[in-house]
Amino acid sequence: MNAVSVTPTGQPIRATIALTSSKSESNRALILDALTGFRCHLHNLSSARDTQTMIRLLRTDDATADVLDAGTTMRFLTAYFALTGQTKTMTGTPRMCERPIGLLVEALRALGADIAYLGKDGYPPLQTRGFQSTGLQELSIRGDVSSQYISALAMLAPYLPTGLTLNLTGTLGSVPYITMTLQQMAAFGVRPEADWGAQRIHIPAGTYQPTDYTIESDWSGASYWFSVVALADEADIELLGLKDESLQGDSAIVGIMDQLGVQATYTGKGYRLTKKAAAGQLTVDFTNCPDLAQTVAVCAAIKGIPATFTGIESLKIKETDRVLALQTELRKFGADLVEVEPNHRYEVRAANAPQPDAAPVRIDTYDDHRMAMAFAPIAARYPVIIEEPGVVAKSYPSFWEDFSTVAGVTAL
Ligand SMILES: O=C(O)C1=C[C@@H](OP(=O)(O)O)[C@@H](O)[C@H](O)C1
Ligand SMILES: C=C(OP(=O)(O)O)C(=O)O
Repeated sequence: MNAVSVTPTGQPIRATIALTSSKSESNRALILDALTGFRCHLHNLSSARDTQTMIRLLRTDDATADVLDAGTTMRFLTAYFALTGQTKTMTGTPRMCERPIGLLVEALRALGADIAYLGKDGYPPLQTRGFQSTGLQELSIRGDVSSQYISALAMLAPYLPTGLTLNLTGTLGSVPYITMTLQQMAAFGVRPEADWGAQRIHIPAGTYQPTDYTIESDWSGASYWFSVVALADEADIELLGLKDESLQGDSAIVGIMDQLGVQATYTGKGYRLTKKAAAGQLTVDFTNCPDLAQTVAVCAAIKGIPATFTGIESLKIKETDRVLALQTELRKFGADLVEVEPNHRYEVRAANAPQPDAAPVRIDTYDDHRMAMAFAPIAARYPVIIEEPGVVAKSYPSFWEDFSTVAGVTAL
């Protein structure tokens, strides 16, 4: 499928969506399970390609692990293979080979891992070639590039001879993903101690216990449904499988979308989304929920609500340069994401209303699932065409099937 046309149905939107589960929680649970010798019972693992890839790569003896475009799979498996002394070539898509991994490799080498870069230093592809502990007990690592390096080290740390103390430097980003890691480790029987004021995490030596563990629905995937409700004239959507107390930082979408006109009510089975009055403007710091930025940027621009964003620096090293991709695609609507303070503060400028006889805007997706899913909710108001819609498989393979319950979805 090269593109899909998504169009409003002209009817009030009513839907019940069974979301897939979180690929972040799934990929952590899979590493923890692997460290028990695959003795856990994991329930509701994500259908996301990133998770299915992790499952496959943990189970195969192949010498090469191709993670495709999955960041957590690359970072978590590199630490896993390196510190369990396995020889593996780690590679991925051309974009994955542009996403930095040097800070993690440096830390793993300091602990005793033998790792060779096979291309450019600091980036995949690389090869893990064995492990001999250096006995290092404490390590400093920057916390302002990707939290995935810290999660990867933390999950493996109990298996080091004396555990590990991590000193995190710089302004921390994506912290809820680190606390998710620590909470899941605790659920599997190893209790890390975090002192967030001192930016220090101590992980004792220990072993994970065979555990029965159920993964929650995905809040990042939920965000697109909030945007549908914010943009629709009339909508009532129930999202199944979300918890009121989540491990996922992207549950912050509830508070953000409250200002964009979405009332979210916990039902015991998930969340019911209905419409309420929106605020006149919006200010959001995405440092702890970077994956929500595209959803919120598109929604605010199309609703014509001026917004100020901070904390989106890490978007430049994700599936694509998401800042640039957003700017390019928002401009097609007369909207923009303007950098008003270099690399720090951005303003979302509102879209123009489309001319009645204008052809639908074509959205390029840049091999980025979140570009496709962030722009699709515009179809609650007017038609758009999404190029390469298959990109959604990375985190939410049934997205278009689910979306066809709220909009017309036609393959072009
Ligand atoms: O640990 C995780 O599961 C993730 C951490 C975040 O990445 P960064 O820590 O690189 O911001 C997030 O963007 C990504 O989708 C998933
Ligand atoms: C950034 C993302 O994933 P990853 O870094 O795991 O590839 C994402 O899912 O938006």
